[in-house]
Amino acid sequence: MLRLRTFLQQHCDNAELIDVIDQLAVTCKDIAHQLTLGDLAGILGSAEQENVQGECQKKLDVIANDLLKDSLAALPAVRGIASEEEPDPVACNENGAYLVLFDPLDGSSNIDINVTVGTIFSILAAPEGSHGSDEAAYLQPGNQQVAAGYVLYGPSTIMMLTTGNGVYSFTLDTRMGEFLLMKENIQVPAATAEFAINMSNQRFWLPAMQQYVDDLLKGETGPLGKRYNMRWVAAMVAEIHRILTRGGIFLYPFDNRDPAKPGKLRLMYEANPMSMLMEQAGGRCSTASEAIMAIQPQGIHQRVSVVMGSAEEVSIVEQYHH
Ligand SMILES: O=P(O)(O)OC[C@H]1O[C@](O)(COP(=O)(O)O)[C@@H](O)[C@@H]1O
Ligand SMILES: [Mg+2]
Ligand SMILES: [Mg+2]
Repeated sequence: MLRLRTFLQQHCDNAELIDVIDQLAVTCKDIAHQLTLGDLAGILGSAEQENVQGECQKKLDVIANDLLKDSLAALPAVRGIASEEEPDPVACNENGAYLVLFDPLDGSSNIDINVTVGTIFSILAAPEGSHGSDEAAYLQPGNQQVAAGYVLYGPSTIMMLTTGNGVYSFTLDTRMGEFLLMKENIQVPAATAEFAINMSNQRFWLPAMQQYVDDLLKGETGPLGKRYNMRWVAAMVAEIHRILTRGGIFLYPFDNRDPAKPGKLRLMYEANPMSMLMEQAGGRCSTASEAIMAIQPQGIHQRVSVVMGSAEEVSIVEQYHH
């Protein structure tokens, strides 16, 4: 079985990009190890502080962020990083070719209950002459990503990766400490009857989204004409992994619970990298009215409405919004 680094050497002609992806994998092995130890390593619970988005940080949010920040900063190929847990971008190496954006620990509310979490990453080319602490350098639409992926920490640790040429999965063999290639050119089925949405927010959505979900719940007797199943893991990485494995639709639409936060998920280090994976696997991604990866970002922590997964189902949601 092919090791990640060997795979990268065969599929990617840029040595610096290989270094960045390899370093992400090495650090995520560390995070996976911390998660395996859990309570034994004293990593559970709250860090008793808030991040820039006003969300309470878990100890592991901070630990994972520091591991990724420190290891990437040490790499000559990285000009700067931006993270969910850092208020501003952090400059790394002046001559680095890449900017790395990440959600160090996705699904934070799952940490303390020993349920799946993940790390999401997006890699952009550093614009010529830009500085790693300059937010404007990062504000590139998702369709300019050089590579994107996630690492899922579940019963096994899995990296899903795209460098713009299909989607590949690697499983961490903990006996040898290597990610090994398991699946190539992953494809998402075009049709589905499985959805994932936090139903408790229904009354806060736009009327079109409420109507779609009402119709979907009517099953085979409703206008959509089929019986749907529902799943909600409360970690985007796990939902997207399920969809990349067997199809489905994931929705975290805009809502009016809190006018300051019309959407929950972040464009640059959650929605964009997941969109690149999904589109590379033949799925579709949308805000319900426009393509996520075409959005010109205004800020690194910008939030966005997310509808992604099996192509036909995403198109149905868009039709409700037209
Ligand atoms: O609290 P809810 O509505 O279940 O939200 C779950 C969503 O929030 C997130 O956990 C947000 O990510 P973070 O844990 O990185 O803040 C998503 O992974 C997930 O889809
Ligand atoms: Mg997240
Ligand atoms: Mg997070």
